[in-house]
Amino acid sequence: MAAPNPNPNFSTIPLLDYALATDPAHRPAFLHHLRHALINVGFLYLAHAPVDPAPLLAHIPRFFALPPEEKARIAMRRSPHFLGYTAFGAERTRGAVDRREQLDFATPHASRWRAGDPEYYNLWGPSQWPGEGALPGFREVAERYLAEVQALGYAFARLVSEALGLGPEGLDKFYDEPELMQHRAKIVKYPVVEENASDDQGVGAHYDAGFLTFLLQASEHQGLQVQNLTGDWIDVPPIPDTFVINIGKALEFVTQGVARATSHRVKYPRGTTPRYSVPFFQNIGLHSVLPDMQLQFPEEILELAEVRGQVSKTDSVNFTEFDREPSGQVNLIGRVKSHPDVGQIHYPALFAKYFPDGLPAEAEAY
Ligand SMILES: O=C(O)CCC(=O)C(=O)O
Ligand SMILES: [Fe+2]
Repeated sequence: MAAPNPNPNFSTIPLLDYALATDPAHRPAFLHHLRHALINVGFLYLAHAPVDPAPLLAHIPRFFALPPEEKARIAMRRSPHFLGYTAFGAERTRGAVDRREQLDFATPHASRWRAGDPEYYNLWGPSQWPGEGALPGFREVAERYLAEVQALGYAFARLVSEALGLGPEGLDKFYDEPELMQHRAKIVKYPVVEENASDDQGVGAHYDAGFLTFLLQASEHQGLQVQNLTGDWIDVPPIPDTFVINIGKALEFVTQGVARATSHRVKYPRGTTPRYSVPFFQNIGLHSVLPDMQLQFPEEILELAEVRGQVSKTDSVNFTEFDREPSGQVNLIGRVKSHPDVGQIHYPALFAKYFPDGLPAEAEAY
């Protein structure tokens, strides 16, 4: 592993080896590199994670090749939980249509909401799956993948906590009991566009909402980019057998910016084959009200954040409500903004608040 760059701005993304974290002789060096990645970059590659993505990788093209009517049967519009299939062009980020097709799924749960509960309890509920006859084994493979990344997520959060000088359990208070947690993942297809297409937004510049995102770049395409400390866009090319891990807005908020949420986007793939990816979004407890849960850091960590300094303005503006709303509500607002057609059906009051002029013909979110 290369030594951390003494200059905190970055032009490449650090690569960490998970095998070192579990080896007592190398663990301090691993934590040292992790600290640098968390404070100065907000993104990292992780090699040798204990997750086998191969079965899921094999199913991804098969899912997207299903007949449109099979995918429409499990449309996200049918789900108050924002789980299910989103057709090409139906999602929005920062006022522009995202040119991708996707299936959102989550930790298996029954619907949680009961009369009188906060509306965001409704984020919990069953995922929608294609018929077993249409795509044998897919549900099992996707759920196993989710469970494996979920376990990695909890283990990795403890390393993050230790790297930030909080001890391994410093972030535990943000998670409810495992059976009261919901994490989300999706499989995404960015189809091929014509060489001369005018618009190249796969997904517009944004932050992720939760604590940590574990992204599997599931094809060989370059497309993901992150914004560095001076606001320049840096490529994050796929590296085989790695995850890309990034910090979400909730973790940035509770660390008062010591750990960075990094603005990122996906440029549309050129070429002859689609780009595939699988982001997994690790959430925190739905009730967490973050201003009441700020973390206190040792002096040496605060000094590192000071050396890094303030990050220049980025192109991303989403998830600004953590200063006043419980985490579940922040997530719900984000979902309504990026899937207004689903919000209009299931959350008419929130939809009216964020889309006072009705459903945007071509984008109005973020
Ligand atoms: O597809 C990717 O590589 C990243 C997608 C992403 O950033 C997201 O869905 O939040
Ligand atoms: Fe993202």
